[in-house]
This record gives sequence, C-alpha cells and structure tokens, in this order.
Amino acid sequence: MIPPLYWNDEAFRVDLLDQTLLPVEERWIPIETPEQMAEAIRKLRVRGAPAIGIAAAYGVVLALRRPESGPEDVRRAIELLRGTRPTAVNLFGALRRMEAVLEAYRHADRETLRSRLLAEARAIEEEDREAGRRLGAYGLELLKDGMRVLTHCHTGGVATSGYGTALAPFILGKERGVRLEAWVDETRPLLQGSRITAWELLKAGVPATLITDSMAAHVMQQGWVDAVIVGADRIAANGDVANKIGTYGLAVLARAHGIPFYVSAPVSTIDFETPSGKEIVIEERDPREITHGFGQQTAPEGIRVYNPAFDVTPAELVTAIITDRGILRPPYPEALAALRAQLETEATTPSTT
Ligand SMILES: CSC[C@@H](O)[C@@H](O)C(=O)COP(=O)(O)O
Repeated sequence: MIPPLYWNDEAFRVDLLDQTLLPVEERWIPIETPEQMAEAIRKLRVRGAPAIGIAAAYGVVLALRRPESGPEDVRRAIELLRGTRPTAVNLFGALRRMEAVLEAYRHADRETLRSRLLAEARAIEEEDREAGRRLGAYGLELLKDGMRVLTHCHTGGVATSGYGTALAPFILGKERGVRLEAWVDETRPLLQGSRITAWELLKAGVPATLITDSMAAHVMQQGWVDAVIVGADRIAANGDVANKIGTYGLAVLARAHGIPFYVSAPVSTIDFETPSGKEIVIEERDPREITHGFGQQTAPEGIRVYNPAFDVTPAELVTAIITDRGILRPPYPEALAALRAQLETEATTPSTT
C-alpha cells in the first residue's frame, strides 16, 4: 500500500503524495511549514478523513522546523490547521492530541517539545495503520468470497495510513485469497473514485469496474451488487454518517433494492460529542470544481452552483458500522454508547505492557 505521506527525518519535512495529480502522475512534494500543509489539505493534495488528521499532526510538528521557533509557533499552527476543512472529525481529534502535548511540554526545552510532538504524530499514524488492518479483517466477516461490492469516493491507503477504511477488505481480501469485485463510483465532482480508487485497486490486482455515479441505481436493479461499503468523515453519537456527497443516495438505493449498506471507519472518525447528523457541518467548496472540473468550462458563466462536499446518511439506512473495535449493529445510540464506555475505561486503566 502507498501511504499519503512520509516523514523525512533527515530533512525534517513531510514528503507528500499530491493526490490532485493521480492517476496520471505520482508526484511527491516537500512540505516544510504548517502553511504549506494547510494549503495541501485545503486543495485536497492530501485528503480522506484519517489522512487529513495524520497530515495535520505532522503539520504541527513543522512549526518547530526553524531554529528560532517556539511554543507560540506551535499554537499558531494548530489554529491554522484547525481551519482547513470542517467535516472530517479526524482532523480535530489529531489536533486535540497535539494540543495536549503542547500544554504538557510548553515549558520544556525546544528539542523536548519537538520530539514529543513528533512522537505523537507518529503514534496517530501508526494507530491508524493498525486500525486499517482491523477494519479489513472485520469487513471480511461481512464481505464474502465472490461478492460484488459497490463503493464510493476513495477510502484506501492514500486516504489513511495504509490499508484504508472501506477499501481495507478488498486489499486484505486480495492478500487472503478472498475474491471481492468492486463497482467503483467515479464520485463527482472531484472524481476520487475514478482517479484514485480505480488506480489503487488496479495496482492491488483487485477486479474493479468503473461507473458514473448515475449508474449505481441501474447496476443494483440488474442484481449485480451484493453489498455497498463506504467510509465516513464523521459518525455522530446516534449513528448518522457524514461522508462524500452521493453517499446518502446510495444508502436509499441500497435499501430500495434490499442490499446491505455498510460503513467502515476507525473509532477516530466517531464523534461522540455530536448528537446527530443535523449538527455536522457540511463543507461547501468552490463552484469551479463543478463548472470547470474536467479542465474545461462545462456550465454557463453566471449559473448558480451548490457544491457540498459531503452529505449525511441517517443511521436507520446503515446495516452495520464496521470499526477497528468490532462491528456495530442497530440500535446505534446504544452500541456507540457502549463503545464509548469501553474506550473511556481503557483510557483510564494503566497499561500492563
Ligand atoms: C478515508 S475514509 C472516508 C472519507 O474520508 C472519504 O469517503 C471521503 O469522503 C473523502 O472526502 P475528501 O473530500 O476526498 O477528503
């Protein structure tokens, strides 16, 4: 699996895969400042909920790249990165962890603060890598050999730190000899599906067929889809799911055709503090992503454009939520409350290892 970035210790910088150039070019760009990382997140050079959190964490570390920098530069970097994109909760969880390190070591010497921040960023990345492996394993409890599975957007290695979320069962299944076939939604307007999912599954040798978003209903109607699996940018405490625009429509179509609709996400994408999808902020993006998305103008000047990057799928349309801590089934408020209690207990129990 290709990750979205590498930490370059010698150069004290991030080498970032510019995902806006995929699939035509795999270009790694040097990121040396929080400002450059913030721009990369805003422009979707790095994207995908877990990858955004990991990238932001390393962006905070870069605040201490200059010899004259100090805690205030770290504080400014956290605030800058917090304002990049509003929907993916991983960004805010990662920044809270970096903020906690800053508070704990604000009065330590600069090198100690820098090394502790770097260690936390690395921990966030490694925890996500392990979560991806688990998501793959739990996903394969639901997605069986020979199934044809439709997926939306891109939820693989470069959107996370390794295995991915909704793509994890495809990737792990390939390693274990479980043959899953993918229907790949192109995912307008930025085409994460046709540009990145198709690229990643081809490289992994996973059988995949690209379709336009408007074809999803047809392939379901033909009986060619056995399951739908998608990722998430934020899961609310009642089980409502914010994910790439078009996900809600797939959930409605799946229900209408009696097809299971699965969400695959690490616990870092669950927002226990947000009661429901109604409270999730949906990012609205530049209209030119729609009117000039294929390198040419495809709509008349002056037309009004609405470009939400995400939508919210009500919990009642979700068959199961696959997490790295197990598979959650309805009723989700109770299942998520039990998971939260488990996580809080673990967090307060001293480690014996
Ligand atoms: C990587 S897992 C889930 C989501 O982040 C993914 O489905 C998605 O919506 C990505 O949106 P993007 O705007 O490309 O960051």
